[in-house]
Parts: sequence; structure tokens; C-alpha cells
Amino acid sequence: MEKFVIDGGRPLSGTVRPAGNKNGALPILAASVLTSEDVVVRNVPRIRDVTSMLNLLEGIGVTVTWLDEHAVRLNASALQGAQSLRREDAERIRASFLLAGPLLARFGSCVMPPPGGDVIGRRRLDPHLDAFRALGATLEVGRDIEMIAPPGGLRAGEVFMDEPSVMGTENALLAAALTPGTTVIGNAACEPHVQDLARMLNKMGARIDGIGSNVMTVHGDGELSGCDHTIGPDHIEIGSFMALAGVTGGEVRIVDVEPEDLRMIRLVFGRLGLRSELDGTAVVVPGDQDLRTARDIGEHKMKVQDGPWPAFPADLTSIAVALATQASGSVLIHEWMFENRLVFTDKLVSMGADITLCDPHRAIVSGPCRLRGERLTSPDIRAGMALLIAALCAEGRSTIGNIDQIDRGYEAIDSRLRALGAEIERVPDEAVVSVG
Ligand SMILES: CC(=O)N[C@H]1[C@@H](OP(=O)(O)OP(=O)(O)OC[C@H]2O[C@@H](n3ccc(=O)[nH]c3=O)[C@H](O)[C@@H]2O)O[C@H](CO)[C@@H](O)[C@@H]1O
Ligand SMILES: C=C(OP(=O)(O)O)C(=O)O
Repeated sequence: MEKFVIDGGRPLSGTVRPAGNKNGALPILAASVLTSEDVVVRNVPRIRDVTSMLNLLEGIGVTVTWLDEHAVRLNASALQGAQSLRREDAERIRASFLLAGPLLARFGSCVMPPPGGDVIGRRRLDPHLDAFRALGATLEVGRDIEMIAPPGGLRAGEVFMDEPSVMGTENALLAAALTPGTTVIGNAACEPHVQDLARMLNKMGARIDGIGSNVMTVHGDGELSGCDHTIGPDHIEIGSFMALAGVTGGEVRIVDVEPEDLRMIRLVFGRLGLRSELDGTAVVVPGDQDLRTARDIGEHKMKVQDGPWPAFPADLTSIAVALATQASGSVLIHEWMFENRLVFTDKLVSMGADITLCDPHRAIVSGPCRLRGERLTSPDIRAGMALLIAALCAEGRSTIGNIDQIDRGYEAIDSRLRALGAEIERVPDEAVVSVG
């Protein structure tokens, strides 16, 4: 086990390039199971969740070859018949369940152990299972979930999600792409990573219309080919770097972004007083910001509320809380998707933040507050990043334990932050070091 030791209070400045999207990489790697040809994936983030997904793929017989630091070739030609995943691998990540769609479509059956992932509240699988049923599968739900396609394979049809589930939509796309005929997915999620997966499936020979909307029509093909695909930049990581720049007061230039993916993030952060400018495919956060939360018309308190795309992403609500602690004024943060995501705010309070947790979904953050260094542990990936942001703007030394959670989704975050001027070291837990 390792921890971060951080000496805060220094402005971060410089240029940083975002990694490939974590939540895009996982379904894109899973899509390799749909074909016996080579699939090359580029801009793969070197994060723990990707390692877990690759272990799962190797566990069922996919050959994985690294071509360079961020490019991997996958070949699933050796896979045969019904597949079961190794339980300990599946329980490591939520995205293990993304293998259900490809395995069911290609082999006609699979046995899926319950997936893992962040413990941020109840996480339903119902939309995934409803989609498989709509394509003709029968399911046996016990400790594991056993799925069987009808004789002759899945049947194209109409899938209507009871909520726009991100991974549910991805599983439906993955299954429908290898199912001959036309499948319409209604009330679909359309996050940038869902769009990226759909574009990759088009390269493999499916024809998906409606990418970026909440109705996608999939013209599936019984045989898909290999492809070469580059994962898009991680807008959640970009938002995290933007907040980091804002609270520490330095100028940070984030290059190779997809400006369209940042519209809502820039709008909401802008209402928290964080100015940013687009310069081609770079987003620049100028130094020395005067962070001030806006008021709604009528002098009402501003609210930040997450939602399915293109609303503000749920995965940035913890980061928005950290940013708001440094803005003058007060804001209501409403994270309505997950019950436990805001529970970590007590750790920010212990650092000196003024946060009232109204209920598990809503927190009122008032600022600006001087934060002080504290001993912290990271309960989940985004809370971990929020604590890191707070520690980097706090006075004095902080330690953050359980950093495996941060490593799940942020590639080499300590060395990239050091390159921006942060005083941060990764040390074995319980070691005492001198930083800076
Ligand atoms: C590997 C991966 O891609 N994980 C992401 C994915 O998880 P995941 O695909 O598991 O999340 P879902 O979109 O299925 O749902 C998230 C939660 O919100 C609830 N919900 C969702 C939509 C809705 O309209 N109503 C509603 O109540 C669901 O019941 C669930 O509890 O999407 C989440 C929501 O963007 C992100 O936080 C996760 O980082
Ligand atoms: C909740 C997240 O991840 P996962 O769905 O993989 O647990 C996240 O990326 O913030």
C-alpha cells in the first residue's frame, strides 16, 4: 500500500496533456472480443482499471500485446464457446460487466460474476439485463448471472432503457453491433465515451446512426472486422486539472482536448468563478483567479446538479465541491445519481472547509476557506482526486492513503503534478519522508 505526501500552497503552472478517457478505454478494450481479427487501441491510459480489464481479457484467452507505452494490440481469435470470468478479476471493476454484451453476442452464452467498482451507492444492472432480454436472451440471476441467447443467436430488436445508463447503453451497443439486423436503442446515454465506442464499432463494420443523441440505431453485422482506434481525451481528467489550476492560482494549459466535450464543464466551473479560454484544441486556465460563485436571477443560491450527458458529469461533482471551497459565496451541490459520493466532504471539513451536508445527495459549500494539511484517506476515485486538489491548495502537509483508488483512473498523477510544480511524493504507507 502507498500514500501521497503533499506539501500544499504552491501554484501549479505549465502544460499538461490529458490521458485517454478511462470510461472510454474500458468498453473499447471489451469490444476486441467481438472479432477474431486484430484490434489496435491507441491513447490507452495506463491506469489500474485498464490493467484489470486487460487481466480479465487475458483470463478468457485474448492475446494482449503492448506496441508502445499507450498502444495495445488485442486478438480474440483463440476464444471458443461459453466463457466465464475469473471472479476475483470481475469483482475488481464495475466495467467487468461490459464483457457480457460481446460474449453473449459472439458465443451465445456467458456467466457473469457481480461486478466491482466504486462504492458510491447502489449501482443497478437492470438496464443491462433488460437490453439483453430485448435482444432475446434468457437470464438466470443468482450469485452469478447466467445469460443464454436464443438458438441461432441474439435477435435484433427494440431496446428502451428505463434510465440512460452509460454502461447499459454500451453493453446494448456491443451486443447489437454483432447481431444481424436493426436494433434501436431508446433513452440511450450519449456521454463522450459512449460516442467513442459507437465510432469504434462503426470502424469494425457495424453501422450506428444517432451517435451523440439519445436514440441510436444499430445496423448490426454477424461478422465484425478488426480496427485501429484512438481513445478520446478524458474530459473528467481535464476538469480535474482545471479545478487544480483554479484553486492553486497558477496558469495551466491543457492541450489536445476535445472542446465540444468541455462545454458544460466550462459553463458550470465558470459559474463557480473559474475562467478558462479555448485556444484551438487547448484549454487555458489563467493564473490568479478571483473565484466567486454566481447567484441565480433573483439573488437565489446557485446550484450545481449532475445528470446524464450533456448535463454536468456525476464524476466531477466531488471535484466541484473542492473547487467551491475556494470560491467566495455559497453553492448547493446536488449529486442525485449516487447516494455515497458526497460522504467524503467530512474530510474537507476536517481541513477547514465550510460544508453542510444536508442529506446524502446535497451539500452546501461556502467559501473561501483556508484549508490546512490533514491526514486523509481516499474512499473512491473522484473523492480521492478532490482530496488531492484540496491538499495541493492547503497550507502545510497532508497525507492521502488508499491511493489505489486514485490510481484506478488517473495515470501517473504524482509525476504529472510534479511537472506542474506540485510538492508530492508517493511513499510506502507509514513511511516518513521529507518533501520539497
Ligand atoms: C465504467 C463507467 O463508465 N462508469 C461510469 C458509468 O457508470 P454506470 O454505467 O455504472 O452508471 P449508470 O449510468 O448505469 O448509472 C449511474 C447511477 O445513476 C442512476 N441513474 C442514472 C441515470 C438516470 O437517468 N437515473 C438514475 O437514477 C443509476 O440508477 C445508477 O445508480 O456512468 C456513471 C454515470 O455517468 C459514472 O459515474 C461512472 O463513472
Ligand atoms: C464511478 C467511477 O468509476 P466506476 O464506474 O468504474 O466505478 C468513476 O469513474 O468516477
